[in-house]
Amino acid sequence: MKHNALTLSGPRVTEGCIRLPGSKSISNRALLLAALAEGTTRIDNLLVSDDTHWMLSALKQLGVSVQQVGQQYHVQGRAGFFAASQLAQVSLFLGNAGTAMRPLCAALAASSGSFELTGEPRMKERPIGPLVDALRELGADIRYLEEEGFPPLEINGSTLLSGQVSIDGSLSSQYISALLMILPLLEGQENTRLELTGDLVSLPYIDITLAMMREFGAQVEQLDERTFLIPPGQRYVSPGDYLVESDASSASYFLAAGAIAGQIRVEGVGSASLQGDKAFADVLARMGAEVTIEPHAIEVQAGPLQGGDFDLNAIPDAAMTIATLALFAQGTTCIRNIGNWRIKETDRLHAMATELRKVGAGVEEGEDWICITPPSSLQAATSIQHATIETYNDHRMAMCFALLAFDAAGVTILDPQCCEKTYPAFFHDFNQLTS
Ligand SMILES: O=C(O)C1=C[C@@H](OP(=O)(O)O)[C@@H](O)[C@H](O)C1
Ligand SMILES: C=C(OP(=O)(O)O)C(=O)O
Repeated sequence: MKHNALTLSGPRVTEGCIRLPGSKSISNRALLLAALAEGTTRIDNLLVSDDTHWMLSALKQLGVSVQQVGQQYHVQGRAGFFAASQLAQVSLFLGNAGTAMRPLCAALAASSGSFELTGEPRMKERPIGPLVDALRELGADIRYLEEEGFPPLEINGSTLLSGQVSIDGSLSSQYISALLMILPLLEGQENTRLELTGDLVSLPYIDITLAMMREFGAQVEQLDERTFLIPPGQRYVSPGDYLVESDASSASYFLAAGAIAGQIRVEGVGSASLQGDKAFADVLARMGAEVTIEPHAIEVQAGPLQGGDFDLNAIPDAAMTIATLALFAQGTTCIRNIGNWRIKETDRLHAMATELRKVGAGVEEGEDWICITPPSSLQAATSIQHATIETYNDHRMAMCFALLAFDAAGVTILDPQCCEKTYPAFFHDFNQLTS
């Protein structure tokens, strides 16, 4: 456990404009699709962070040529799945990047060669069984090396054939995205018919996947929310230049800052964005902030904030920012339908409840919900207390607790560099925009 700490003094105000780094979700999808595609893709605004580092280094180990040319990353596509030497196993370390582990598991199951996929200790506690089960339905040879249902995995790549396949989407949408991305490249005579089972979660991320598959030239038909039809024998084709949108989850910290204490404009994400987390701005508006949404920018101005009751299943990452924003709203804020917070970087429901209590908030926590009441709404004239916040190696815990800099108490954040998972310059940018 690292013990560096960063103290943010308060109270602060914020004013300004920021163009955020690239979306993690789009960056890792763009890298993989570019690697599988015919032709060279020149990617602009690729996120440079731990999660994209693990995808990039894995692709390079798999023989993909990626060159940095100025601000762009040039990925030379393979026009199909990967082909590793049959002589030696390729061992890939993927940190704690769900968006590297799940898609690479699927792509390598259909490639040739033998692979081991592993990661940080927490990655070994994050389930992958539903994806492995679906890939096995298609004929994949995948073995659990430690605990059944979890990484590390041994994958012996083989030709997977198109056909009928179903997948449980009740724990993570990433399994579905991972599977979808390989289906157009399968060989076979019949269309693949993919059925989603279970109570689906994080649905907007599946829309990102579908949109990007189409941007790379694939044909995929969605018959209804749970059924997809994908013709086999397709190729991804590089779109040439690919611009990664700014990260809408990263935007949530700055938009929330504007809602509490000033005025903020974020550029590179807006109503035209592929990312479901743009809907965070709608939650701010419902809580009382003044929000203007343009196709490629969002502006927020502070207003008196009111708590509320929100189902945030569609935006699980940005939902964490609502939990700390609740400290600045009148009354109680409940966030519901977020059960899969428990299987992300840490058990986020438990971590959030524990740390919010340290500043004096009233917190109730259920299996898939959390309700937060700020100290002043619990008892008049009671204020937020300064606390030292444990971040549990979870970048979003570090970033969303930065909002306490808008209270006179300020905050001390342990291990702030865990934000490198998706936003290495976060505290630098936060300090630039606040005073
Ligand atoms: O597909 C993606 O890029 C992601 C999907 C979401 O995960 P779940 O589907 O597991 O909720 C999200 O939390 C994660 O940060 C990125
Ligand atoms: C859940 C997250 O990451 P991952 O892609 O590793 O699932 C996240 O970034 O909040």
